[in-house]
Amino acid sequence: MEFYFAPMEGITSYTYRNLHHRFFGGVEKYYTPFLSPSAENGLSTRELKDVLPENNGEIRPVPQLLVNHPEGFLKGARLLRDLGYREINLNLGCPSGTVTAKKKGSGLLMYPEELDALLDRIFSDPMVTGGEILVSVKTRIGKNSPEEWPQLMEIYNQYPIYELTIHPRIQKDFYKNHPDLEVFSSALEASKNPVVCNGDIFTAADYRRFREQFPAVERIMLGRGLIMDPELGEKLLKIEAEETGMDRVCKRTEDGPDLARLRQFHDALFEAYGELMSGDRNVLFRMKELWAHMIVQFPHSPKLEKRIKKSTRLSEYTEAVNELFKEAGHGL
Ligand SMILES: Cc1cc2nc3c(=O)[nH]c(=O)nc-3n(C[C@H](O)[C@H](O)[C@H](O)COP(=O)(O)O)c2cc1C
Repeated sequence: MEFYFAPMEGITSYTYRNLHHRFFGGVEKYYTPFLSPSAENGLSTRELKDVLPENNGEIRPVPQLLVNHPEGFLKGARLLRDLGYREINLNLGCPSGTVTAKKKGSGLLMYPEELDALLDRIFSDPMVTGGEILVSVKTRIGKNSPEEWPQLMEIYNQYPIYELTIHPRIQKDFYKNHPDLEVFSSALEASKNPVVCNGDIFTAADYRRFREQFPAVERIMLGRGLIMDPELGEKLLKIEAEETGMDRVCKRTEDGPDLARLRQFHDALFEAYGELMSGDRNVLFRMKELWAHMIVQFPHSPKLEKRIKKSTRLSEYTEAVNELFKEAGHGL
């Protein structure tokens, strides 16, 4: 099994990816949050920063593009190819209203003919037919109804998609309800391209359940689960190693959260954001976004949670985090 780190706008920029890779193992590939290249100008300065090789250390992430026209995709892809990237991911899953209104992300799923035309143009470009870049796709199973899926599957099957990541929800779900495993099961059977599964694998127990149901799946993309528990990839690899007898490099193999390491990771992120961003507000905004997920690893403490959420100064924030770690048993 291979585990991929999902693209997460506002969280998994290069600073987060590099530090996750430094402190934790278990992740085969990292995806960048979506980049929206324009046909005229390519990537913005901020977007370029996220993919510049010098900012990505030893990781070569997979850049993800969010477009509704082939020119933007190809312009971005050329630029990324010249920076040394080989795989490029197309976002057909983003559920945000402002994105879907522009027929981007999962908004394009409602227009099968336009989607087909976009893929046709991308997959007939010499850069793709000549194998200079590999195009993967990340998709939801429909815009308004899972009944849209069979037609979408037919379209995807016409193209040599390097990997098809399926998040089996429709746009209207956002992150509510449950992944539709019936549709996922049919997709797994029907897809001519390799499938990556994505959605709601947050713990080792979720993984075991999923694997029992879908033993043929070889690749899983993890999003919120890895933000909640950055060790999740290692834990799942450990299950694999136990069950298959194959050992892969794990930076840590004992059970239970490694609070000391989580603290070091947190502090390194906090420091890096402090150096990169201007103003406490921006740093705190980033850190609070993380805590919205990471908090589940800590003993339930609504008071401390609130103090983190409400902090407006770095010192207030740090004090609350210190207490949270202390309550969890770190530093005692
Ligand atoms: C805060 C946040 C930001 C996200 N940003 C992106 C993104 O930039 N591109 C994308 O394809 N999906 C994005 N997603 C969706 C995730 O990649 C993933 O598909 C989703 O969280 C479901 O997987 P999970 O249940 O493992 O978290 C985002 C999700 C969240 C919660």
